[in-house]
Amino acid sequence: MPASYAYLGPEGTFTEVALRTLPETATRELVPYVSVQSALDAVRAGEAEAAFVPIENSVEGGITTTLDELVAGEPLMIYREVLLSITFALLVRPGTKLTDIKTVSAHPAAQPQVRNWLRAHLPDALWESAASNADAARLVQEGRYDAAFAGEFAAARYGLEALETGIHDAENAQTRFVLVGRPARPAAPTGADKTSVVLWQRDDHPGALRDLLGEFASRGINLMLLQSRPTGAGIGNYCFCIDAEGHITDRRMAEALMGLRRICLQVRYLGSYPRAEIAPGEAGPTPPGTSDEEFIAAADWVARCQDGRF
Ligand SMILES: O=C(O)C(=O)Cc1ccccc1
Repeated sequence: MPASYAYLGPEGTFTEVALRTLPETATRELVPYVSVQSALDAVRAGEAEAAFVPIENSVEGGITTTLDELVAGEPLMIYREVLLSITFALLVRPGTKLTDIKTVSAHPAAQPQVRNWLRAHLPDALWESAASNADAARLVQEGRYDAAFAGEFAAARYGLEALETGIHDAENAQTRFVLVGRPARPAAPTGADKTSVVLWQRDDHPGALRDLLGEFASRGINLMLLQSRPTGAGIGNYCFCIDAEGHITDRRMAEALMGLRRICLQVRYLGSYPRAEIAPGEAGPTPPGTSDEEFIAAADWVARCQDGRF
């Protein structure tokens, strides 16, 4: 049996479309799961080699179910990311007219991308969240809801027709997906990488978040995502999910992570992996004083001072 990749299903999700852009899927069995949680649990249980799930969209930010799964439970690691531009189709059973639609369904992350369209065209329709956009389409086929927002490509799979296509409140809306596996050595640096971590503060004090961010800033590291998630320990208790530009084998990133490890209650390393929106090696120069060579020369100088050889 080939190694399998679990993904947020059922068949016909944007997640599946994004996953199929990875060349290695040609030699993997792709297995749909009903939720992000169940796909990730399949990896934790060793049933699947990796899971592919949505993690962020450019309209509303982090997909909280995915972030919360990565923050808690048995540690997992991100190995790849894929960006997909998204527009929605309104899928209905054949013959349904706009005036027939009383209920609409989609994944919660779809709502902010179709809200204005709904207000303009179906202001009285009741929104029902589904486990995924394709699941909403499946539920329309079953007669549970009148319409689903999903990819146009899902229509044929569920015997539906697209009453409207190209629905998107925000131009160029993109969703980011990640391939997640059990912890292992991260892929080698490509010269355009990203590192993901979760940080828990040691204590609450003025400037606590600034102190955490300062570990990146002082080493010239750009941040690409900062999302706070409640720890569950009461109002005001948050951990921080951070994506930072660079690879853990870059000296500045390794030093920043060491700094964070010293000042945080806990740091969860979620991986270093190639950036999807930029070609390998194209990340551009690092700010002055933050290259590997400069870190190595500085460490060497301190060693010489310690030795009395400066
Ligand atoms: O992959 C899907 O179809 C999903 O349901 C997740 C999702 C939700 C909103 C935008 C892109 C992907």
